[in-house]
Amino acid sequence: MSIRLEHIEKHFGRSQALSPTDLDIANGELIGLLGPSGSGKTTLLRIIAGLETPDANPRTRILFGERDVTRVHVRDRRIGFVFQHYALFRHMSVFDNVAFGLTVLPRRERPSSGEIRTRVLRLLEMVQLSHLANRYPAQLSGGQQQRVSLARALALKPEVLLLDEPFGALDAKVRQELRRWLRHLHDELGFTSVFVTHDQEEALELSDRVVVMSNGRIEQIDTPEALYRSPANRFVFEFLGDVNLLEGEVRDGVLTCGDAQLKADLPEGRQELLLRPHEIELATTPDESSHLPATVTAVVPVGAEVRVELSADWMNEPWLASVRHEQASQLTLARGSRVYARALTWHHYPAPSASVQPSLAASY
Ligand SMILES: Nc1ncnc2c1ncn2[C@@H]1O[C@H](COP(=O)(O)OP(=O)(O)OP(=O)(O)O)[C@@H](O)[C@H]1O
Repeated sequence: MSIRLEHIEKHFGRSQALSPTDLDIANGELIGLLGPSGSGKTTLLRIIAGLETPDANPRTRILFGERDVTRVHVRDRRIGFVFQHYALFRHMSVFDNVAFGLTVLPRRERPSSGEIRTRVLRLLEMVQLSHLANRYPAQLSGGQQQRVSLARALALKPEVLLLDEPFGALDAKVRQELRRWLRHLHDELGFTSVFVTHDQEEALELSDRVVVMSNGRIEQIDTPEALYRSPANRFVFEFLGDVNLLEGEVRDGVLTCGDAQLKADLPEGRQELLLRPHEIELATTPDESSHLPATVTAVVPVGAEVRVELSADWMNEPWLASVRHEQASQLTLARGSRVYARALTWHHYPAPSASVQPSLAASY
């Protein structure tokens, strides 16, 4: 089921939660709505669901496939929901929770009890909870409860599955596992999914395309790879990962800040550069394009890499470099080590002004 949103705007009283927004979601896509708190993600999701009404405007339309559902009640939109807080019925077993939506269907749509049983058992098998069918929600872990929520949402064979921070209340390992679940079920059952998250990693890992939002606006819609490679503006760049800032005066193609210098072919005057932690190399000497002396303040091994925190008078905030383990041990990095950061690459976005559109921002 494809979804098309045209001119969706929403005010709560006088405050605007969503600027007029258009969005096209293809049949079978898994879309992540990503943005900081208050950026309008949940409002957009609730409008797709029919739980919230967009501002009245003749141009506003919500289409599910060819069907105009702008004024269709939530109950008739054929949507499955999963929310952050499991909202399972506490007095019902896992089996009955999953079966619930089917058992309350009007008689002529309701499958026979045999069919309901088969469908529920199949769903429990898919989320690998068959052995817990007779348990009650309070007897399950958070991750298991959320799997029951998923199975329950899928019982009615929705064409659209909407998830609001579905894994938000769970710990990192369980979140990781549930992401795989969701991706797997989504691909196997072929529905269209939209989920809300403020977790960049989750959005990038799970989505076919990510919709990045801020202040009630869509900043960029792209595949995770394209988003990370070519952020449309500085907001997206900063929101998608750790960033180190270097602010200084550019003269004759060199940016200077205290005793830091970096070759930068930019207009003369005050400029700010951004570098990701993996775009910095550490060395015992400067190189011809950068002179960025710093002191190591922390060395933290994280998985396949080592995160090194750096400080220097020329930095406003400490920098973070991620280096390979071999490099860290070659340089015998420890707190207090003196090193030179080398910029492998950097990014620059012109300061926003009325004359500069975000899409024109340059990234080198
Ligand atoms: N029912 C409401 N009444 C008044 N204002 C609301 C209501 N719901 C949302 N808002 C406001 O609309 C804006 C967008 O909220 P929304 O919940 O969509 O953001 P969000 O990106 O989902 O944030 P979070 O990640 O914190 O849930 C916020 O400024 C919020 O305070």
